[in-house]
Amino acid sequence: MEPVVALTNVRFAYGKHEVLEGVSLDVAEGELVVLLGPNGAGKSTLIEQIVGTKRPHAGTVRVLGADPARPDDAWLGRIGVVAQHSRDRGMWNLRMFLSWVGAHYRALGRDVLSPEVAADRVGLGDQLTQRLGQLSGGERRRADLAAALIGVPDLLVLDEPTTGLDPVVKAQVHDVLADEIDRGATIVMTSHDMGEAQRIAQRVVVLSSGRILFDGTPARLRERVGAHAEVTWVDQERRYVHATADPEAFIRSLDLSQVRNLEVTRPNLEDAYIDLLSRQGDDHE
Ligand SMILES: Nc1ncnc2c1ncn2[C@@H]1O[C@H](COP(=O)(O)OP(=O)(O)OP(=O)(O)O)[C@@H](O)[C@H]1O
Repeated sequence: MEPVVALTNVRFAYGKHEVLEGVSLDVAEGELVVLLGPNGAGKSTLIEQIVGTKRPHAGTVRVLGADPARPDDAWLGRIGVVAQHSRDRGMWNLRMFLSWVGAHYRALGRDVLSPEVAADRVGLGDQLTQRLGQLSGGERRRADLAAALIGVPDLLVLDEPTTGLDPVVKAQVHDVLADEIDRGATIVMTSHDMGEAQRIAQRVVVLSSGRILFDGTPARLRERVGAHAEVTWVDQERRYVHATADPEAFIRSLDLSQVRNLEVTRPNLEDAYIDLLSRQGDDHE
């Protein structure tokens, strides 16, 4: 089956500034891919290639079987987008905004969610009469996500959809994204939140200086780190720390009748990500 997103050797520059230096990436139907990378790595530029608002200077981009820079109506109806920055329509209330977006999708031949249902899904069901300009930053972000969901798209392309959300709301948005995957959608999103990537990504792609440094599961990225697990414990009021590649074996060697507050801390995705970027240049995947 053709991938939903297929980038082959994509290059893009702003003037002389090369931002994408030969990026190849396939995303299969039903995948949730989180694009990670430092500020300025080229993530948003890559997202713009996928949605067709920027065209590659070299290489090819195919999305949902077509060139996103030459979309037809059916194609436009199949994609839902959250851009990095919200378009300002401050005087509109949320219901007007979602009705307007819904009307666009309907005109493209889609069955659409009502503004009530879309707002409800992102926890803004009580805010339909609120002006966009009066929503908080996190609420405005969720309004954009509601708009992306309204046409029940096959592909969601989300640039930092959870930036600025509090942890509880963020977890609710993760549930929404999981529901979207369950109904068969494909999701490509960017994030700076390693906990989020760890929780929801089937696959993480780390972009740095316009190249892909890593492409694989979060578990695989964690395994890359040579760093050991840390075992800490208290024995006769003294606290001990021991770094080991095999914490289970080490714990078996302790006299557990004497040990209190035993904890094992394994390297997390953030450790692995920082390690990957710090070794950039001498250890590409
Ligand atoms: N319109 C533009 N004109 C010139 N340079 C640009 C433009 N947009 C982005 N850039 C530059 O391209 C590079 C990549 O930007 P991009 O927004 O794709 O990065 P990003 O990975 O999304 O970063 P962030 O995590 O900060 O959002 C940056 O160096 C940025 O300054």
